Amino acid sequence: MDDYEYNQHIEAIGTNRSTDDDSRDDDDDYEDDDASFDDDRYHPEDVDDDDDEHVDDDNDDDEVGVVPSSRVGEGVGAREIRQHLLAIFVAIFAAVIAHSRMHGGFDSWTEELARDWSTFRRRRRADGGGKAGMSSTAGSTTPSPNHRRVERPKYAAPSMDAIPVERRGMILDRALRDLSTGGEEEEEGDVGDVSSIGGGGHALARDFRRTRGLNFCTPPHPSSSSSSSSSSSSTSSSSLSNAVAGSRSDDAEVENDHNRHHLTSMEFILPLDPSVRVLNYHYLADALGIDDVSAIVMRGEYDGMLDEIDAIIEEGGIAMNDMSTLILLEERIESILDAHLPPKPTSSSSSHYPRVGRRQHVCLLRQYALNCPTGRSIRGLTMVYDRPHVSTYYRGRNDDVPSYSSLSTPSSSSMDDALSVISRGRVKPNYKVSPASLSFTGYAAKFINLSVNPVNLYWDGGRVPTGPNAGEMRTVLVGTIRGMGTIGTSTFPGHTFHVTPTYDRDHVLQRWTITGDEPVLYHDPLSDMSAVERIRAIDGWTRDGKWTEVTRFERDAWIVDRSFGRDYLVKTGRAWLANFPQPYLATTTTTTNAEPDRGGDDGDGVDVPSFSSGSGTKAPDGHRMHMWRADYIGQTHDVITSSLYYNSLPERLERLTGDDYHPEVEKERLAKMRQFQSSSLKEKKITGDNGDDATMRLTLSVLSCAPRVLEAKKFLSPVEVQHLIDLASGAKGGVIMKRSTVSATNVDAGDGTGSGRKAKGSEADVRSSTGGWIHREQDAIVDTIFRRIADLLNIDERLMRDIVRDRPGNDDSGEDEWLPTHDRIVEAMQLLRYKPGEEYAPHHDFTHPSITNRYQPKRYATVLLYLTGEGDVIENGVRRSPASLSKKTGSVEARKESGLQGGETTFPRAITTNRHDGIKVKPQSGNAIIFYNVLPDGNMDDLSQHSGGKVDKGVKYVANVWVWDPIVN
Ligand SMILES: O=C(O)CCC(=O)C(=O)O
Ligand SMILES: [Fe+2]
Repeated sequence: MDDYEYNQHIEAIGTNRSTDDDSRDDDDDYEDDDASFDDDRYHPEDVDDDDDEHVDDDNDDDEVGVVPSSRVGEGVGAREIRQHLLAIFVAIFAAVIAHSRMHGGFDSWTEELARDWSTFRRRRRADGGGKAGMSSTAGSTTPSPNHRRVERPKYAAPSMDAIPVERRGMILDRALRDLSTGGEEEEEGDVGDVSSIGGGGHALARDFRRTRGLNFCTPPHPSSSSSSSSSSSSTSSSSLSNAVAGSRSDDAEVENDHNRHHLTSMEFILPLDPSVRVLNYHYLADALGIDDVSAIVMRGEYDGMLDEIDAIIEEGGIAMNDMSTLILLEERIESILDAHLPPKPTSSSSSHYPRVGRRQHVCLLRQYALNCPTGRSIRGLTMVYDRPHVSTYYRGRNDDVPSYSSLSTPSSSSMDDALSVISRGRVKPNYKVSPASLSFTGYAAKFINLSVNPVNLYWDGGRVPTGPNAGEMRTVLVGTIRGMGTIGTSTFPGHTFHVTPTYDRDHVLQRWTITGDEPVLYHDPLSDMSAVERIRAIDGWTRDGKWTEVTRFERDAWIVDRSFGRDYLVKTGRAWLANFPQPYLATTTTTTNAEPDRGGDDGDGVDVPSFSSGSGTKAPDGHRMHMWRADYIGQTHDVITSSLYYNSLPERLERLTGDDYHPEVEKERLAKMRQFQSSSLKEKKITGDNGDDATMRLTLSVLSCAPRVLEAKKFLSPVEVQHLIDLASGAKGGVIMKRSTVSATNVDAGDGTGSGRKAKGSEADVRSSTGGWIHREQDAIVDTIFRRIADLLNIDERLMRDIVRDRPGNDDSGEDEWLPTHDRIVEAMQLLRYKPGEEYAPHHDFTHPSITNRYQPKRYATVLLYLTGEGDVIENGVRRSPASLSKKTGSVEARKESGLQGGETTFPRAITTNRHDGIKVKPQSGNAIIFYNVLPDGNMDDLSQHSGGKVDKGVKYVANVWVWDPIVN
């Protein structure tokens, strides 16, 4: 009996029983939660928790009621079935072992899940779902995809040796080129041409493709390859790319780009099935320009395509071991693609696909065709971030001498530290130093629900730290995770979490004790089941209408993601917290300003931004936003901005509307506002004739390399600071401050927004400040601050506002109309007020997008503006610095004492050679810091964890600005 027949049997068993246990509607509480991403964040780690409470895991229940495996098959024919099962399991087990020896890239768990899909596919075909020739009778002579595992032609697995040497070089060359260009060769003016933002929407965002940067044009089984992903060599470039590196002159630039971002190639191995299915959908989504991959899944493009490839294999006419037939195979794959895809791209979003994207798609399918009969895996290459060693964090420009000039104005404690470490001569670039051990042990955990049913995730809690219930244990709802969804939270080793059905608080489905090794946790009701139980469970889901093409795809996608995550972990030592596939930061920044960096020039002279306001020449970095380099502490970057300081207030400040952003109106407004602005804090307003063109320079200094934290002093003028405080305190109305609530931001709503349900805003003591939101359109001053922030991040400010579009049906008018959209990549500014005793304990700002979203939107950067600083006091709503107060009474020092104390922003996991408690940034009025929540390879940066320290005295005002990549939609 082959496994097809076996499945028929299983199906027969499966359909005989009911799985109603699960059929009641448990989605009730899904709808009524607020689905906007915003300030509701839950961070359970913050509640003091020194208990070791460990709840036994034995309590796990399967979500889907199934017959325990020991009882399966009792009754008529049971023995026969059991024998078959046994034989098949032995065979499969042997195959899995053999395979995992061969490939070793993923474990049997993944294999099993991959088999689930094969089973499903075969069953669906048996139900008449497949398009290719089908026979419902096992052993039929009719060629059928169902039989390919038994009736396939014998191929010799193509090895590199079989490929002529010249041809080999070509393949490798092409592989490297594809990889280097992020899977596509750019057309001139095509990428980063933000001038198209006006009428065309966010062209950049639309071009963002998850398959970018993946390379499947590798020899399917390069026998000579020694670069398995498990090799932990720090000469991280794989032999594949090294083999041809430098062979082309234009590669050198790309190579340089990769070096700049510390990107290195990584080979990964994925289970053939479901990865080809999942990736095929992604390529289709790219080709068709569809945002959410699940829309493609529903179109059912995939099955037909792979069936056609199956049919080619079935024909047996292709001898895979010679080059000409390989080319023939590719041609057939091309024609299949032609048949399924529109002949010409229908939108600008698909403009890249016909080029390298399509090439990669063909290579992927070729690997599928070649490996279907003989193997179970496919190979790919991508780039990953290779974090430089801590010994490189203390240095000057490309030489061994520490750059004192770059540290000439240290003031925050971290800068002092860096300076003192260097000046004591303890640390030299080539000196073997190791990172200081950290007293903080928290990190980001990600929970993935591989069930079709939503579950509630609870933290088992700690003791209530203060208040009337102090000392009591409590359980805290982190949030609801939709079926096949995900949620993230910060946590500590030893903490325990559990999930329950949404309708039954007391029914614990699974419980985890957190360890540092496994930050990504899966709730998979199928994982401990036998094959029979699984099929029954899935039958139950199907009957309930919950096991759809989309849920199936999502589950597969998580399985592929997990497999990739293992290779990533081995290669980089970091947990994979993003969703595979995930484009990485590629290509150099397009800049128009050739001003050199000052002081800590990073050596390449290209990291100099131009100001973008108005002219729109600045391009984000490839398809991802720009990230400043942070090679060493004290490194500086110059930022030129035309968004000058407001040194006095206009009499009237009005809310801006869409019309105010119309280019002409905007120009007029900006010119009018010049009379209140200056490039210096000393002068009240700009002087001279060329006020319109005036710019000013801000300096960003690196405070921390890992995570990347940079500081800009005097980012805001005192007038602007006071304006924001007025807004925050309600003195000017418009902003309603309320007690900050927290919940998991990191929730995947399943609608591709990355903004799903969360625990209902609980007034947790983890975040005790008061907050309010202030939109860019609040007034001209706030608008200016947003523009300055865009310059600070080196991104186009127009990405931060509503875009202009033709009003539908208004095409003939030739008039652009402003339409509100959700496309902007920035959230409203969040103002926070902390009073004594208030704090915000360590957390991450990043979010977890839906697995199906082609854009993977996330908060890539945080800009934190300090409104009050150390020693500042608020008198009748007015900020006063110790210096200004000391003019009236007492010394500055004495004055400091009575003002704001504490409230440092801390990055407790910053890698340094000397600090056990991370890097601390003292609030200083007008200063800003930026930090990146993601790494250049698109993964979340777990080290970006940070806290707002407890305020000991006085009032701390800060403002958060979160910027998304690539879009907020
Ligand atoms: O208050 C601070 O220093 C940090 C605030 C913060 O991290 C946040 O609101 O997300
Ligand atoms: Fe934060």
